[in-house]
Amino acid sequence: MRSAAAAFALAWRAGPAVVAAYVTVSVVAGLLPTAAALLVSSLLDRLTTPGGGSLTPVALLLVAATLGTQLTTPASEFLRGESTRALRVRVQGEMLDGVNRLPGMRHFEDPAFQDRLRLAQQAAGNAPDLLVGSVVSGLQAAVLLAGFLITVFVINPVLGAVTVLLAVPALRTQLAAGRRRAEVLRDTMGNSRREMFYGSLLSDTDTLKEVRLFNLQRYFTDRAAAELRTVVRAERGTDLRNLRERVPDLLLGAAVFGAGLLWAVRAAGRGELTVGDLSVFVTATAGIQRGVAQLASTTATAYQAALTFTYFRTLRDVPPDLELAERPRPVPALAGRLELRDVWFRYSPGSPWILRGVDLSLGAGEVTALVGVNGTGKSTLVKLLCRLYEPTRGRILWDGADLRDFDPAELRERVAAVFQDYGRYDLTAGENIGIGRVGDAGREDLVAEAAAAAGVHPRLSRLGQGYGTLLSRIFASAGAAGAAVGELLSGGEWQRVAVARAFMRRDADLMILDEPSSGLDAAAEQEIHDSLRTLRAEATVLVISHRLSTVRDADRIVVLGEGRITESGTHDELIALDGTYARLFRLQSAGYAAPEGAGGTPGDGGRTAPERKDVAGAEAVAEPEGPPDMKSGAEPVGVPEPVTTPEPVAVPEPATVPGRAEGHPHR
Ligand SMILES: Nc1ncnc2c1ncn2[C@@H]1O[C@H](COP(=O)(O)OP(=O)(O)OP(=O)(O)O)[C@@H](O)[C@H]1O
Repeated sequence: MRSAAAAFALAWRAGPAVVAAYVTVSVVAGLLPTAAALLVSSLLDRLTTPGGGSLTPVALLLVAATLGTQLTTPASEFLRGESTRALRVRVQGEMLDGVNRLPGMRHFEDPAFQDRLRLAQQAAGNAPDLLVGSVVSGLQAAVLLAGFLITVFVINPVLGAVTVLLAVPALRTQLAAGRRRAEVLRDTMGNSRREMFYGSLLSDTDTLKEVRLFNLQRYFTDRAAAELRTVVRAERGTDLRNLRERVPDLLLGAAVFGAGLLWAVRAAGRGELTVGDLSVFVTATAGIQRGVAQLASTTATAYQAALTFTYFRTLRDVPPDLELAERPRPVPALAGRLELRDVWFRYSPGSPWILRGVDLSLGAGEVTALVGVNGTGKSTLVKLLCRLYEPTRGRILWDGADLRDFDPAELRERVAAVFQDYGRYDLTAGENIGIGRVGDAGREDLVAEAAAAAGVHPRLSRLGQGYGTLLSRIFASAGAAGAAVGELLSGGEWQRVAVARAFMRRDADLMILDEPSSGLDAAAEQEIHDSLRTLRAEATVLVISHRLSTVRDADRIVVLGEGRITESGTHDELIALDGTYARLFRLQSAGYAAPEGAGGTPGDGGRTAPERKDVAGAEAVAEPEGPPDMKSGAEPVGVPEPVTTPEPVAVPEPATVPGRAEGHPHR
């Protein structure tokens, strides 16, 4: 009921005039059949009764009622379409606002939330329209029923009462059917999502190469089919049950209709009913049957739509995934330090700790390099710095102010980042860069400057339509000659575009480059680092890299291991310390010294051929004792393993941070 009211309120806000007209036309359409039946009855009585009165006015009224019935149907269809269109625009806006309202990432990486989101999206697509449409049709059916019931009551109160009583179980059956259909939708949402996922793998350009190479077409097709079969089985079971439960109602209704008809014919034979009464009675009892069926089915649809609509409504009730300050402080330019104090983090209660008491201080204007083997939590730490997640415990201080006291969007305005899994947008080359600072997205000079700093300007200028070229094979934009336009970049070129996007924020206080080198050759990487310093010398920079040549010149190198900072210092200091960093460094030196044709070096174990060439070729020339690739070289020779995931009980508990109600690790 609340959902129906909410859907109506939504429809009303979307287009009050249309909804009012739709309801009015539907009510009139509901009244017209009764009016027509009564007019036919009156006409018959006048015809069969001597001196029964003038026929023409009644006939004219009957013509008007018939015309009205014919006109209300298309009018009501058009108005329903209009209200649907108005609703669609409104609901889409509310849906996207509901998603954008969540400032972090936690909900979006939770599969249960994803199921809910899909249900909400599905509900947003059709539930409000279904709900409004079925409620209005229900209203029309109720008006029609009321008219016919009154008529039958007048002629035979007993039959009228029996008909009403029979309508009750029929409605109940249909309500149960609607509820079951909504439940099936909810229970099979996971299967539907997986079905779509397996299906998309067969055509997604990111996966297509491997799907073809490994002959995975049948494998994924079978999986998609299995998921769909589960959904279909559940739907069929529900529909069969609904059908079984409906049959007795239908039989009972038909029996009452037959009995009523027999009684009416006999009563007319005895002269107790006029021919007009008989005609209106037959029309009314048949109309009641139709009306009950229509009311029951619209009620079922409305109920089902109302249940799915709750998913859309509850999306707005999802609590924000970040602790939002009531009165956020303005974010000042970073003048002193960005500090992590005893930061603990895990992705969800009960899952392993990723960070276990990280203390780290990034001095304003300094370049800090963060290194560590796979899975130690480097990218996770970046997410915390961008406030995409909140530390489970501990604090991150921006010149002494807790990040939680800031508005996340305002904080992010001061941060530029290239993520490891940066986005490749099916937009133009210019937009792909410009959206780094969306307000300046149309400034061609700034876009070209950022592209030049990232070393991709010459390449983008050479594209068919320069910066206006669509970087997509999924979407095609019609060119001047009507031809589809769309070009693709190489992996390294895409990476430069991502760096250029970050460079659009040339005034950012914090620049984060998470593995900026993975797709770049060594010279390009050096170029980007030089550009970064030229572009914004005073920025605080955090670089994460497995290619240690990138970090050698950093003001400070920090090693993350086992969820904590295990070493910190300059390159020379860490070499002198002779710890993990020094070991890795020596390891790579040995790797570079390995004889050619030895089937790879300890330092290039996991690299693809072109990358191996970069490291072993270009870097080796530039830097004879070239540093190792921590990603690949570290693991085979006793370098700390990626963060293991001990049972929660084995994890030392973090100290309580006074004054903060953070999620408790036990929870
Ligand atoms: N969204 C997530 N939900 C749950 N666990 C996650 C999520 N993202 C990362 N993890 C886990 O957190 C751990 C640290 O991941 P993270 O990406 O931070 O490591 P990393 O040090 O950046 O690794 P790499 O060097 O491979 O990039 C991994 O074990 C990973 O499985």
